[in-house]
Amino acid sequence: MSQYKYLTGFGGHFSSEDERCPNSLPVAQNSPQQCPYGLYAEQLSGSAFTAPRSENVRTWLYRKLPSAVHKPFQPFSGAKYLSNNWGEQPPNPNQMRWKPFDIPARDQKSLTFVEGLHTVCGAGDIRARHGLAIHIYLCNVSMDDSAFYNSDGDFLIVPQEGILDITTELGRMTVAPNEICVIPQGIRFAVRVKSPSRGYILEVFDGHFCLPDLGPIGANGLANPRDFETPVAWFDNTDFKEFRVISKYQGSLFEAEQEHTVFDVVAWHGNYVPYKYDLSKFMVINSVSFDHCDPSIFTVLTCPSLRPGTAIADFVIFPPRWSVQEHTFRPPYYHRNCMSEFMGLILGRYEAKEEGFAAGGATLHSMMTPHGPDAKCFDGASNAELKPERIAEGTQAFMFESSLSLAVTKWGVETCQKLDAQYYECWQALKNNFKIDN
Ligand SMILES: O=C(O)Cc1cc(O)ccc1O
Ligand SMILES: [Fe+2]
Repeated sequence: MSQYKYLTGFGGHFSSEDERCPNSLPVAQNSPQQCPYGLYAEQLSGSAFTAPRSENVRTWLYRKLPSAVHKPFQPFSGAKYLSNNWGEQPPNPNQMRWKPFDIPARDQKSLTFVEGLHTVCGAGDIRARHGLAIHIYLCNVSMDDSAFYNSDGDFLIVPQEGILDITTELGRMTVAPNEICVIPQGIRFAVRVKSPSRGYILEVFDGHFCLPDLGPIGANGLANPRDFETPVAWFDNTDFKEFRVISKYQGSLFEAEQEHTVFDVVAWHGNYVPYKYDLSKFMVINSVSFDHCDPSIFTVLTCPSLRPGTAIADFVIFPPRWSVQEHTFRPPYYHRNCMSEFMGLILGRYEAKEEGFAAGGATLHSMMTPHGPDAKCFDGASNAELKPERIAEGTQAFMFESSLSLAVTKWGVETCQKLDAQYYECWQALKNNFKIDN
């Protein structure tokens, strides 16, 4: 896989030209009467035209043909387990844990990234542009001669197995396990894979992801803006007789034929862009005195709601770090939360669960569903010598935390056959240690 070039920064206004076409970007205006190289100008808006400047995002694309040149969309039935029907199953407040989701063998069932989208849970209403969905992707073949775009929201993609080679309208990027990428609403992309691949997707309908405010932390720390990478302009110069555009629109998939690739953008400028981020670059802040900090200290990206400080969804990681707190039970505390907590594991093991939560699997602790360390973890951490210790070495767990109450799909409960009915047992061995002198 070749090394692609990137522009660095978060939320900036970028300009990029494919190096084969110098001066392809119009100078000092967006819509010249004739664009350089005979290109068409097309604006891609990611916010209302009238959104405040701080939230206003759009990109100007200079391409061989406008996106409007395609045959009519028809229903596409390739992704059987993509869902936005939150009423498929009765509500279930239990702690849930899934064993690693199986990636089908290529000679048994070939699946592209789009065909391999399996929805686990979600909430809200796509048409009202409020809510989210959590999908698992399982794929083993590349999307050749086709591209996908999501009309419904942004995708935050978390690869767990296999490297994704993603071509977007704005250029190309590779995203490996322990890296993530965001493809905002409407941006067309195709995913190529060399090996069986699996990962998690957080889809948000409300708005775009942004960096969390840092408050008293100051001007630096957590995910630093300079570590985000956006592709440089690249166009595919192949002549296509048949190219397929797949659209997710109001939760359903559609396909349209056209005789040209969507990856024909020669130059672009703007602030509505896909980007990737290497999770090992996260600057970790934590307690250096006592007590366990809330996991919001590990927020990489957030999709805010209109309620201050309350996210549609936060993307939180649990990276390798030093643990130094004194006279403290160091693992996560027992808790009940008014938010929903969906967790996945990219690498290694998670500190609060010694067993059972495996890489490529997941857990869901729904609103007010009690959870915390398993019995083994409690005993170990209650009696451990509290010396400075590296924790989570070689590990990366993450959480999608949402203020919405999530419903699990039929695929998540039944079809995937990975729901672990024994999960509740991990707390059953916890003893009542209460002592009172009477
Ligand atoms: O439940 C979990 O494992 C996630 C989590 C971690 C933590 O350190 C504190 C609270 C929390 O919900
Ligand atoms: Fe939790």
